[in-house]
Amino acid sequence: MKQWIGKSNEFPLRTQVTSHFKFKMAQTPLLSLPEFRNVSTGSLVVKEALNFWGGARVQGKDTKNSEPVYEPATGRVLCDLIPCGEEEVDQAIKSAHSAYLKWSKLAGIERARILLEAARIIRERRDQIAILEVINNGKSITEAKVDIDVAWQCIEYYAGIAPTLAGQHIQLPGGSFAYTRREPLGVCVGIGAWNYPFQIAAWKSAPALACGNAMVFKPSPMTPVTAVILAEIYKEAGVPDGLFNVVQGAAETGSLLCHHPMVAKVSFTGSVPTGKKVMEMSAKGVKQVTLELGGKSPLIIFKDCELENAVRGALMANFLTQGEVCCNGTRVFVQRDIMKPFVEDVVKRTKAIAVGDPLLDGTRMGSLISKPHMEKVLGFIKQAKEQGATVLCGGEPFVSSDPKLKGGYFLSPCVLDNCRDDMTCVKEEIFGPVMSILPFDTEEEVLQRANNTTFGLASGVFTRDISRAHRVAENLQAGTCFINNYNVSPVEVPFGGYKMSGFGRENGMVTIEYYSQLKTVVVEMGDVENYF
Ligand SMILES: NC(=O)C1=CN([C@@H]2O[C@H](COP(=O)(O)OP(=O)(O)OC[C@H]3O[C@@H](n4cnc5c(N)ncnc54)[C@H](O)[C@@H]3O)[C@@H](O)[C@H]2O)C=CC1
Ligand SMILES: C[N+](C)(C)CCCC(=O)O
Repeated sequence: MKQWIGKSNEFPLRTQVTSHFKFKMAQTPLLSLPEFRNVSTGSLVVKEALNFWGGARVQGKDTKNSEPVYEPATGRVLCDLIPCGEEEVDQAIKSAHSAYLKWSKLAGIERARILLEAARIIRERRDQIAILEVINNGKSITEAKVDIDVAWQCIEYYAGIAPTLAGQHIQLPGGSFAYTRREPLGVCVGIGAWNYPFQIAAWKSAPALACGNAMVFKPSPMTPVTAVILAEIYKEAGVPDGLFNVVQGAAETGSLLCHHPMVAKVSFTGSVPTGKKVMEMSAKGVKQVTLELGGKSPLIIFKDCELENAVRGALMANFLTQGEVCCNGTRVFVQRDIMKPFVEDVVKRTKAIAVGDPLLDGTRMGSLISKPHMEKVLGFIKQAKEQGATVLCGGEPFVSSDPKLKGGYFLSPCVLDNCRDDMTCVKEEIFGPVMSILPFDTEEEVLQRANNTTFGLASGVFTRDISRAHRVAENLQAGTCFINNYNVSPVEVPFGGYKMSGFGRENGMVTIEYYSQLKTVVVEMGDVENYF
């Protein structure tokens, strides 16, 4: 199957509209998901336009600057990325602004109804979207299905919050009073990374739209394919044309978005250096910013832990999405007394991870995002060895016996022992399947070492001692601490960083604060007191 095929009218619309709601509902499904019965790794070519504004896909104009996008599992060209220039970015933002003027006037319950419909459609088409995500990103289908589930859950969650958004009433002397209105910000920009392409688009758009904003989203140029599917689903669910738009491109397009005067807020996921630039650019226009940046998170395993769960937790902390996860617990501190059994079990289980064709159900680890990224990860492993670390397993290019995967960017998951805090592999974010194991003796010592980093995205602790668990959680300088688990992130709980891992939060109730503003209305019931 080499072409996109439009879908038949398989999913009837269920959204009921109230009399207040005047937008035209889409009558035909717009989702151009391919027929997936025969799709296998190495067989899809995406030819459709990948931008979306004004309620439709828009073909990029600047074809002379187009770049190939690769299918990571095969190294084959999947599609062309045509970056949006100034005029196109401007069109997308203006389209968002006109939709914002209508959408922001709806009651929360009306927005909720449409968002719930979007969540329902995603749930229904989860498997197809997941396949597309796998083909573009390289992660295993098992994980991609979870990612898409998290995406619709996020939209469902914020749909639930939309009708509850409200201000406060404050009594003042003499019968006067004030009230606050929780209002949207306007046009918000989302800039995404390549590791969770669809999920990041949902994490940013769901709270934005629930609060009454519009969004222009720019996916990573390496994973341009699924954000536009989300745009089509929102449209099909009934949002006004222009409410959620997608512009493709890299740094230049991203910078046009950050500088645009009609943009009120930028929510960014990616690396620290780019995050700083986004903040600088946004500062020029006094735009609000949420930064979800990288990490080098500690996972602390005490000798009184339930060992098997701690080992499972360490694998979850390191090997999801080929290790390309910002909150991964890549510094695994193990209390010296249990080092031997821990290492034995971790290595045994790591060796058993099935690497290969990411679309096969039995595969647990797919391919890294790109060849240069794979080489960068291999460079970290080489340097670790030079600095004295021991490779206990993996850390080499994985060559599949399947000929179609020969050009893929596979790496066997790697466990490094004999690590020290001053090694590069322990200090820097590798963003690959590489776990560094570090021994420790006391709680005090490990806390000091765990916090000795400029990052602060996440952390974890395994122990059966309840007091210790909460004491360690209190003292770790990170936006999240997992106790006796790792990398679970239900949409109901806030996610975000301390220190150089960023600020602002995604998910949870608190994110409403980052996509809305309070207006105070002061009402005088008496005479004006005049000083003049
Ligand atoms: N926190 C996280 O989840 C992620 C962290 N990273 C880290 O970043 C490293 C590099 O990955 P990249 O994809 O190159 O990350 P990046 O930070 O360069 O890119 C992230 C997003 O920002 C956009 N962008 C780049 N330059 C920009 C600019 N000047 N203005 C506005 N937008 C801009 C990119 O096109 C992309 O959409 C990874 O190796 C990893 O360490 C990468 C992906 C996700
Ligand atoms: C889904 N989760 C928690 C494993 C990772 C999400 C953060 C990221 O974008 O890397």
